[in-house]
Amino acid sequence: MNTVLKRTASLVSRRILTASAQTLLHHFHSTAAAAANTTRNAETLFVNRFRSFASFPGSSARGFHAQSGPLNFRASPSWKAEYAIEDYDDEKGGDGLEISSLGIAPEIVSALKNKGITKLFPIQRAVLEPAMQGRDMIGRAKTGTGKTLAFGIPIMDKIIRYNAEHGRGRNPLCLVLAPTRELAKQVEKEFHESAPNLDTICVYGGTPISRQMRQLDYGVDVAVGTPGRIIDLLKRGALNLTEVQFLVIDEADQMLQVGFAEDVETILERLPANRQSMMFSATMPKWIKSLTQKYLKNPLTIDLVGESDQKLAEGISLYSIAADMHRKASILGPLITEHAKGGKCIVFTQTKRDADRLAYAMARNFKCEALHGDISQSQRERTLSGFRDGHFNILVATDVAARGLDIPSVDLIIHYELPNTSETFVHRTGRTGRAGRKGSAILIYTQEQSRAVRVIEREVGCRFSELPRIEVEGGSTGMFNEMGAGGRFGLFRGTPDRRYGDMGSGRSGRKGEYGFGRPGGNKSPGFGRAGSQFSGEMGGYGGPSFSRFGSNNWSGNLGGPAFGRPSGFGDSSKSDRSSGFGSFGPRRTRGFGGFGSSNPDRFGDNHSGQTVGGFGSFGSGRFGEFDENHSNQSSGTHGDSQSSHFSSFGGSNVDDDQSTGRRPF
Ligand SMILES: Nc1ncnc2c1ncn2[C@@H]1O[C@H](COP(=O)(O)OP(=O)(O)OP(=O)(O)O)[C@@H](O)[C@H]1O
Repeated sequence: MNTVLKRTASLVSRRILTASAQTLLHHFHSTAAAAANTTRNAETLFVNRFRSFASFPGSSARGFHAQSGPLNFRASPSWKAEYAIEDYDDEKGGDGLEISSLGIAPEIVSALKNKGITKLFPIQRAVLEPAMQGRDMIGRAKTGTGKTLAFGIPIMDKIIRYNAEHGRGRNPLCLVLAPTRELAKQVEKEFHESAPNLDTICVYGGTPISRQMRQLDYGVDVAVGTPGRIIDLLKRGALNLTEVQFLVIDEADQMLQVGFAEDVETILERLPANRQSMMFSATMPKWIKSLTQKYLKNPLTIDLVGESDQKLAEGISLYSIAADMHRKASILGPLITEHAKGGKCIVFTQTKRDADRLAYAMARNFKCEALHGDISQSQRERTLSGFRDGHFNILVATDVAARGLDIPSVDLIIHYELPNTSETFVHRTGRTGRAGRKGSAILIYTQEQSRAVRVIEREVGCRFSELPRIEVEGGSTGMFNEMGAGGRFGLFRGTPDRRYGDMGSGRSGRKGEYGFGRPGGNKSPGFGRAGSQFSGEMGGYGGPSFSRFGSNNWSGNLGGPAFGRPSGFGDSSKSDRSSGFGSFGPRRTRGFGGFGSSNPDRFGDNHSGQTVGGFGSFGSGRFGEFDENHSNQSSGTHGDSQSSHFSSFGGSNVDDDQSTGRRPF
């Protein structure tokens, strides 16, 4: 009853405040100069508050100077690492930065304390001051190092203060875009747990939209979501982004890949020009640099990874093991037993079908479940929470689980199939060794894939320790004898399946649907993979047929977006971005004045400059599944959405609430 009363009262007050905000908007339009002054004063306060960081214990040895922020990280607008790695190292394991002494809203401090978080991690420390100053930024730090709170703390703090001064509003002040439902939920949870008094919502597909519409109507401070559902809600008029002051694009390099970027832009066109925009990821391929200029204004780059160093979180031991294609399944059991040591393990496959089959087969000997994009959302959530809670210890997943997911005590990652890019390798591997913990990752490869393994080493700056081959007698011993020997599942042998015939195996002895041949070949006609199916298995890892796609994948940064840009972006962006949200911008952020008009121009340049790699022709096929709301892209030109587009781009796809198209993982 109390809750109902509270909510009703809050709703009334929100609506009154929305009306007041509109009055304010008008007021600020007519008193722009005064508002600008107010803003300057307000922001000076923020800056001053954070200037006090300079006197934190441990920082006094390094004097503050004009070129560096109070946190002693060097800053420059260039793409090069701006925050020296040695600074990062200095802080690691050191005294850290006591959150309680930073002047952050007490409710955040105590909520974080309840989560056992009392000191800032290096990326949080690096981001805090410029974020509080309202800077746009690109933040890069290794997996599991706390990027979520790096952007979360300053945003939550600012919103709490804003609400305290102006009351709560109906429309979100912060929008966080994430590529998968699971990650969106996790980010929203982190916001909610860290600032319980803020109203947060997670919007994503596979769940009833009406509930989300009701919650939005009630009023929210922070909206986190996947692009498809956000666009859907925008179209229905249920989501109003005109008051957004903080935009975060999490896993930015994935979100800005070909096809996905179009949805991101569709959303960005609905945001006010005066906002603070931040992009985060553990991987920032070079192509993203030019893209960011379209979305960010004079961004600061905070890069705690660096170009030449090892790009994986420390504490992760890396192993590789050679295995014949048809023996891979049978060595999984010994590997898990030996290396997971009873802890949690994620086995990554390339396709949803493979995840299902492998999980099915492994379930005979292990507690194990599959996770991929064709599983119903409710089951996905049950599976993930079961894994989190330790009800089962082995998750066989597609790359839907590669990014962002923060699951405690994952001790072992197995790349059952090679990832398509070194970035995906970094993210998959980063599901272990989080927040300073230790972990292991094992890459299973075939002889034909040796070259791809070396490429990963080079691009990621790592070195695998080679494990001795595991000989499974006749391919039929060990944990997965049925799989290996083709007994029950007829793996990789027997009469070629009509769908997997190119693998010469894949046909289940008893159940056709459990044939385990690698999809591809005649399932993905037109992708030129058949030639190497027998030798390269993965249709692109070292096999000759990979030349069309593979070289791009493994050249890492060539994987630039083709950017089939929706027409009219520039114009609509221009009008949206100059559409006068000064009432919020000047008050709470600053320096966005030039964004609206200059952005579309820059966009043009970027657009043409980004069409590298000749990927344009794949855009529609690959991203069909992403566009629930864009039927023109849902053509599904690829015969096998589970594999072909990954081979071409290697990136993880963005998951979303697609009801018609196919999701990649
Ligand atoms: N200052 C802190 N002290 C202790 N734990 C923290 C701190 N900040 C974050 N964490 C914890 O560290 C874990 C990893 O954080 P987070 O998920 O934000 O990492 P990430 O850098 O976003 O990783 P990824 O690149 O994989 O998305 C989480 O469990 C989070 O609660």
